[in-house]
Amino acid sequence: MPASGASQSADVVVIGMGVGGEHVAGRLAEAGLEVVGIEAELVGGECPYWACIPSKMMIRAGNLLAEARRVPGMAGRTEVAAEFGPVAARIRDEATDDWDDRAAVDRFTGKGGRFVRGRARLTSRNTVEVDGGTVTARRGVVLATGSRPQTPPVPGLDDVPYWTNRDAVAATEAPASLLVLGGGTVGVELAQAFARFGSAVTVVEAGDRLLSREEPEASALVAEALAGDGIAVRTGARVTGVRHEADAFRLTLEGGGELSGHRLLVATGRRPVLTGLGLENAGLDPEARALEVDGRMRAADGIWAVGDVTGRGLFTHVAMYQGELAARYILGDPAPDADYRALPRVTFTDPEIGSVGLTESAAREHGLDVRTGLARIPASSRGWIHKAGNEGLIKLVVADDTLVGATSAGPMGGEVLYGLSVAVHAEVPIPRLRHMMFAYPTFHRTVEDALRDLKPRGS
Ligand SMILES: Cc1cc2nc3c(=O)[nH]c(=O)nc-3n(C[C@H](O)[C@H](O)[C@H](O)COP(=O)(O)OP(=O)(O)OC[C@H]3O[C@@H](n4cnc5c(N)ncnc54)[C@H](O)[C@@H]3O)c2cc1C
Ligand SMILES: NC(=O)c1ccc[n+]([C@@H]2O[C@H](COP(=O)([O-])OP(=O)(O)OC[C@H]3O[C@@H](n4cnc5c(N)ncnc54)[C@H](O)[C@@H]3O)[C@@H](O)[C@H]2O)c1
Repeated sequence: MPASGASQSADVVVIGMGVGGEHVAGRLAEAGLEVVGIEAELVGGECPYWACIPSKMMIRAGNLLAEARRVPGMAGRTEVAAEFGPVAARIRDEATDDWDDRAAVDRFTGKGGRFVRGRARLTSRNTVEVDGGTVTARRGVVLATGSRPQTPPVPGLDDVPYWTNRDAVAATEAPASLLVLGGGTVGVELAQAFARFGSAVTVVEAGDRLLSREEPEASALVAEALAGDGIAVRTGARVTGVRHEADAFRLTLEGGGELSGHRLLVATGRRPVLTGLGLENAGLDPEARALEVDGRMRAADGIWAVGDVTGRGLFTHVAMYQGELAARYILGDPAPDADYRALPRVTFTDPEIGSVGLTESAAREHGLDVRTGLARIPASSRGWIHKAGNEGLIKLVVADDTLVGATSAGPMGGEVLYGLSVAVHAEVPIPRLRHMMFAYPTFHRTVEDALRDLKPRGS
């Protein structure tokens, strides 16, 4: 690595080495290009250190406790004594290496990449300033700066030591009580995980339901599941003020009433990171909500963007998919344009909420002539056998006799989603799906019941 202040050049400069940037940079370096990868914090970004992986470790542990609590009445007796220590240790030692990215940096440099730690900024379309030096990009620059938590303008919030996802996954113990502001993906996943370790959790959601981007039937299922874990859910709740006193957070609600908790997790959405990047020096709009890209991930001539910064989905699999496409275009290896029709999403609550493509209401907003079919997991043979913890459903959204969207909620709902994702992606006609065999007795066999429930055309 050149010394601070030095000038250097490379084929490609990647700004932001989260999952998206790391993927492009690694692929290009492996292909023999000279690549400079620049990261202000940790190579790997949010997902391995503060998001997907540690949160899923907490969820896995919480689900083990929930399964153990389901033993009575099904298989004998259990005594469950939840301990958060092993989860915190696993996150520190196995997931994050105590928030040390040496292995990730070595992985990149091992592929031939040059790594610079620092906060980069474009000074023109092909020059990047970092750590007092300049890097000139011969082929192009990839922007992969991710997203950061978006906090709502609630009076007092800026003055209190609230948690974001970063503090939540780095916790060494489950708080006695936890207020969660926001009932989206982050809110419901972490609320359930902490509740299973004994925290008294309240979720405060401004909208009229949890997981508002999912089907209403899925929102209802999650609300019931959280209630089953003893979580208080307040939907349609507006917080008008926050205070922190005597080691407790207090939220004032519109219309009266107050909620208090030892910790406050703010999970009210994320925003692409565009400020301070010098976008104006490259002819791009620094005030935009997200970086607009074409199907080949180009934001401008010689500038590509991938991951959360593009505002498309905010998922690791989207960042990697876009990263792969950007790498192929940069390498001159033709690939189809990005296709988001079959974008899959999984909220890792218990039951898991998997979904792909359009929801019923989104399909109607697109002007499609929509038919739906719905079947419940407990009514299926496998659901009935499974018994405790069998809540779930399959919902199909069909237009023009093709599946355009689906929800698979239930035990392993995210895994069951796979077949439905293939059907949306490959535009499998409904008569062909109906002619398929579904193994007995599986959870995915409920897809057949949902196909049977599809309303006839024009009804
Ligand atoms: C709690 C939580 C759980 C999640 N769970 C899942 C999940 O289960 N599955 C899933 O698919 N997604 C999940 N996500 C979303 C996932 O984490 C993101 O979609 C993913 O991390 C996006 O990757 P990225 O590379 O675009 O951005 P990031 O991971 O945010 O990486 C961007 C990087 O750019 C760096 N950077 C920014 N500006 C500069 C600069 N000027 N110079 C140098 N470096 C810079 C940052 O330091 C950062 O490391 C979760 C998110 C959260 C918050
Ligand atoms: N399993 C996964 O794949 C996974 C897990 C976590 C996060 N993510 C990604 O991270 C993104 C961000 O997650 P998130 O949960 O922070 O955002 P989100 O957009 O999913 O949900 C935010 C919620 O906060 C609510 N809200 C906003 N302002 C509020 C206020 N003042 N008071 C009360 N509620 C308020 C919104 O109505 C919304 O329901 C997700 O969109 C997702 O793409 C993915």
